[in-house]
Amino acid sequence: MTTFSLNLGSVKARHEDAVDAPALPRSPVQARQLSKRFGANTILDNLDLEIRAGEFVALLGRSGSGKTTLLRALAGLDRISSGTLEVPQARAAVFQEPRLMPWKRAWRNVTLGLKIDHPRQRALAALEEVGLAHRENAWPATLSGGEAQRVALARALVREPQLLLLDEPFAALDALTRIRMHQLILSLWRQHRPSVLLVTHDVDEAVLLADRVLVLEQGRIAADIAITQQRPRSADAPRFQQVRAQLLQLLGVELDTPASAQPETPAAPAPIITPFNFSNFSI
Ligand SMILES: Nc1ncnc2c1ncn2[C@@H]1O[C@H](COP(=O)(O)OP(=O)(O)OP(=O)(O)O)[C@@H](O)[C@H]1O
Repeated sequence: MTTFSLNLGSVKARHEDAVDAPALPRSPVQARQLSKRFGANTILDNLDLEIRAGEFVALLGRSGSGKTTLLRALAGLDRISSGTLEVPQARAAVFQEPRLMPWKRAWRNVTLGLKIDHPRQRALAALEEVGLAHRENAWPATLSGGEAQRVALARALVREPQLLLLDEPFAALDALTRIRMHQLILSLWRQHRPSVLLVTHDVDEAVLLADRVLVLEQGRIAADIAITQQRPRSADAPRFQQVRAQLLQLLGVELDTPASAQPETPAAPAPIITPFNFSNFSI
């Protein structure tokens, strides 16, 4: 049997016996029949999820559908009620708010809680990756929202995560900063290749960034859409808009058709969209 373990870009193979056929690497994130209940409320209901090594997955869902609950379970912040969950040890999370300690300078926030050699150099290297080496000694209160979020990203990077969990990390940023953060996150992902789970409300963000977009509904993954369009992606591309419209429909958002585009003759009945039909759908 051949087994692989991935450690940030370096794949180590261990051959236990001589077999010619290559084995597929085991997905680092595997949830089977995962349930999470809060009292009598079942939020995640026998959910199955797999995220492959180096895969960028976005998770959409209506408000209250359980996205953060799932992310917190993957982060090890909350216990699951039942089922099985496999996640890499090396994982890190970035949330909507940067959660920096105000009494620690930027670089100390980056290595907070880590017992490593040369913490300052390590922090500086991570800050450099997010373009903030010059702010290593800054107090959090003096950072802009985007800078604070980049420090939070550096704090995640310094942990060399195999799984990077992002819970709406761009939601509180202005539109321009958000675009820059999208570029930054893609470039860091390309360089380090962690598996990523990005929770977002923003359908465009999901389709722009991810390899696969999942929709969470009634405690389960109701749609799983592969996005094969090459990056950088354009939101103007017809295929992008097609997937965007489908995702919005799955999320219960009705798009108004412009009056000029309304057909004069009665339209054919709209196709019934069954979420599971989207499995392996790709643009
Ligand atoms: N610690 C908790 N105790 C009780 N109920 C909780 C707890 N955490 C979350 N919930 C409930 O679980 C449900 C899902 O919450 P969650 O935050 O995961 O949803 P979400 O999809 O991330 O929502 P949003 O998009 O609004 O952030 C909600 O009904 C919420 O009230």
